Amino acid sequence: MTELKGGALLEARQVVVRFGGLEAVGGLDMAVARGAIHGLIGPNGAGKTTVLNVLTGFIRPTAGRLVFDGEEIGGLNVNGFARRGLARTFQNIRLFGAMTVLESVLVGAHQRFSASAPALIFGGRAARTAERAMIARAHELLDFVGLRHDIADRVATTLSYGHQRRVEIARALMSSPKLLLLDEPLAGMNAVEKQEIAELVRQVRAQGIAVLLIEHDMQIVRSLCDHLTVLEYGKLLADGAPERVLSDPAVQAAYLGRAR
Ligand SMILES: Nc1ncnc2c1ncn2[C@@H]1O[C@H](COP(=O)(O)OP(=O)(O)OP(=O)(O)O)[C@@H](O)[C@H]1O
Repeated sequence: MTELKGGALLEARQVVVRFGGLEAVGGLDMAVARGAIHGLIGPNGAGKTTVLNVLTGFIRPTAGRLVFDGEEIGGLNVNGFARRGLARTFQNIRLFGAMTVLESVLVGAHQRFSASAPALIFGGRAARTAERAMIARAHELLDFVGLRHDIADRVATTLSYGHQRRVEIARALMSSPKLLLLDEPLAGMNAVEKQEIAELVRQVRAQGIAVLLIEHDMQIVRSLCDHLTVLEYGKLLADGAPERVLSDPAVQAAYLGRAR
């Protein structure tokens, strides 16, 4: 593993994931630096989504350790990961059918800061003040991800695909994460939308939030990422600065004949 400039925010050590007889991740060491945009790349089936699932607590690894912000987090459940400051989006957008855009974003806050049950039941002034602050924050985030306020009351699943992605990113940001993990955020987008989302990711980094993203478009990866980790067959193939990694003959060979 190469030395990280900003110091490691998240470290995975010797992570193994087995699905029955298949070893999807085989002894992976990787680290995400504070404040960095980190690309996780590799051919189809290399284990990228599995790694992202491990790093967000959705899959418990068969073996290995996870250290986030100096703390061992491997034993926590998904909510524990969210409370520590890890938030994610999914390869296939997951917005709930009947929820409005605003409600969908607010879900992100509840994943991390659930108000105490008595406060919610008795609806105290503190709970109402907290709720108003959350709604104001959700509107701010809709603005931040480039969505107009007048769509806040629309049912989220009726929006265009690109806009639904932005809602998902706003929802993840609503939990005030230290690390945002995006599984193929540019999938299914045209060139203009890709550039817009790439710019949004840069703005997220500018807020001091590190980003780990899975992406297949090498032009975008090259221009967007500060650091790359390449997987092949669940193992680390290369790791380091994008220019160096992408010119590595082993990385080029891994992609040859397997382009999407
Ligand atoms: N829940 C599961 N049960 C069994 N096998 C799985 C499961 N999830 C993933 N796999 C297998 O693990 C391997 C890694 O899959 P993964 O989805 O992590 O790869 P990926 O690099 O994200 O691929 P892609 O680029 O196609 O999304 C594949 O062989 C896949 O079939």
